[in-house]
Amino acid sequence: MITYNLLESIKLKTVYGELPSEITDIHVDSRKVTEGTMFVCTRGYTVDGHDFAAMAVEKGATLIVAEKQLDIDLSKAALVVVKDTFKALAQLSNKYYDYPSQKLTVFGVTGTNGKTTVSNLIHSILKRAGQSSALSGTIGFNLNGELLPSENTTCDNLTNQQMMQSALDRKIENFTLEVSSHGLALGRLWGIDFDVVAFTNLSHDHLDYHGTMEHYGYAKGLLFSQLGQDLQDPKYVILNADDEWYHRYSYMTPHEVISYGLDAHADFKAVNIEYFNDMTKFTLNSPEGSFEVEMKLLGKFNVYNVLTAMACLYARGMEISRLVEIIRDLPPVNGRMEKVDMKAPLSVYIDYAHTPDAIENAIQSVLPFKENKIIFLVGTGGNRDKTKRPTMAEKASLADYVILTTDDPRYEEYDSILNDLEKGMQHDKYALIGDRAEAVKHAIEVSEPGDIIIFAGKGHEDYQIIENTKYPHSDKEIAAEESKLKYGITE
Ligand SMILES: CC(=O)N[C@H]1[C@@H](OP(=O)(O)OP(=O)(O)OC[C@H]2O[C@@H](n3ccc(=O)[nH]c3=O)[C@H](O)[C@@H]2O)O[C@H](CO)[C@@H](O)[C@@H]1O[C@H](C)C(=O)N[C@@H](C)C(=O)N[C@H](CCC(=O)O)C(=O)O
Ligand SMILES: Nc1ncnc2c1ncn2[C@@H]1O[C@H](COP(=O)(O)OP(=O)(O)OP(=O)(O)O)[C@@H](O)[C@H]1O
Repeated sequence: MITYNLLESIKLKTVYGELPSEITDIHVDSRKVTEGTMFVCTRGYTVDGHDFAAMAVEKGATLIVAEKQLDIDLSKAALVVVKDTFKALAQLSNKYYDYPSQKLTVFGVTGTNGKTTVSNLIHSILKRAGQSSALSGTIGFNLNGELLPSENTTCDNLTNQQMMQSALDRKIENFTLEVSSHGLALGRLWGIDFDVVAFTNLSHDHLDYHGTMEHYGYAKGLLFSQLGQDLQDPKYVILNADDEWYHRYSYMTPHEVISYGLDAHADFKAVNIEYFNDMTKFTLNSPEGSFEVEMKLLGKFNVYNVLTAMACLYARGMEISRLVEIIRDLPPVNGRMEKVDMKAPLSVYIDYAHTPDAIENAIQSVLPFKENKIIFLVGTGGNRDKTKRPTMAEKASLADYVILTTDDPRYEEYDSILNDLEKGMQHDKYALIGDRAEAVKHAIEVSEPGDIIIFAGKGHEDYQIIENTKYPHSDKEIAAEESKLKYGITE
């Protein structure tokens, strides 16, 4: 691309050295830089991209964008100094890829819990309705079935633009993004022209980063306030009428709000809900009348998630009767209250609950069909929000027997994690086992026929991060092996 045209999008800038006439790509990671490209220096938490500018020049970058003057070889690369490289990156990457989000129908889903589930529901429904769809989130990128890994739930601005362009290259029409509060606070979504944005709920998480619930809530609100004022371009905001942030978020946007809920008055309202161990039924009162909905997803929280996805697709013109038909056959989302068959006389679920609210919801979702004990295994990550740990255990105490363990301990000692969790326990029927594999085995060992076991916290993940290394780990596989031994399963 012609460098002059690209840089036009930034007004205040100081140029050192001679600008190359063209650049062939944009990078933010010096390790990926190739000949004739632009390198934008962004500040991280652990490292600062500015420290890698010289390396980028060595690797062939001919244009460096930075927030300060740098000691680089100006005979090899020009330096452009701007006020804020995150904003510059948003401008440059959007312009470089020619604003791909404007050519796609873009859905964004934010909230403490339910982003992955709702995004996957939107994606799966679109696919079953015969449309092409891409998805970006915790589980990675899914470009109409082609899977690519991702580092974050919401990736950096450049990666987002690149993925949207890749979607367009594959003739994909729809793109759904899971939008994290970190992503919003760090401008990873700047320039993305969303068509429909949805909010699931707000509860305690990530306070290590946001400090207070107010700050956390306002970071999420950026998704709605940044939809813009252009009412010629209709956009829709899907909000949870039962959540206390509903009114504040409604107020942040001039665009039409479509509400959903179970308790408050809402456009999409579920009533007469019936819970079973392998399905859920409810009556949907909607703008197109009442419908009987059956789904394979379990629990009250998944009723919310399905309502959210329905409202998003209704906003883009899908008929509700068609949505009801498609939802009947959809499988549960990988690792989200996923019932797994251990061939043992147990009901075993794998879930991703790692916030107090999600833990409460996961346990409540099995209470309606409880016959014997509920065994709940829960862990939490090391070196992350520690304030939520006691409340996680407090909510886990709803189960008859609790096993407190770790998710990704990272650099934190088992005892440090377990001690924080233990403070919240409300009864004494629990075990503390730092090694997650041993904890999973213990859950099977203490089980009896008729018990329900929920393995929470790892969901779809097939690894554990210990220090900075990912080791293979599967709750499902360890539990299956242990069940064979305990219950004498031969096949
Ligand atoms: C704490 C945090 O947010 N860290 C994020 C941050 O990493 P970092 O601060 O270590 O710094 P860095 O980005 O590696 O380095 C800064 C710059 O130097 C560059 N660099 C670095 C090294 C090098 O050799 N050369 C080089 O050029 C990097 O490309 C980058 O541009 O920037 C990276 C690139 O964007 C992110 O992948 C990384 O997310 C880490 C993995 C992370 O765990 N983030 C969490 C807190 C997060 O963002 N979570 C949210 C929410 C998830 C949820 O809802 O549960 C998410 O959206 O994932
Ligand atoms: N709408 C909801 N309300 C409350 N809890 C929920 C909801 N949806 C899912 N959960 C719980 O949260 C867990 C994580 O769900 P999901 O992965 O969909 O959320 P998420 O917002 O994407 O989380 P993360 O960003 O951490 O991946 C589920 O396994 C379930 O226990």
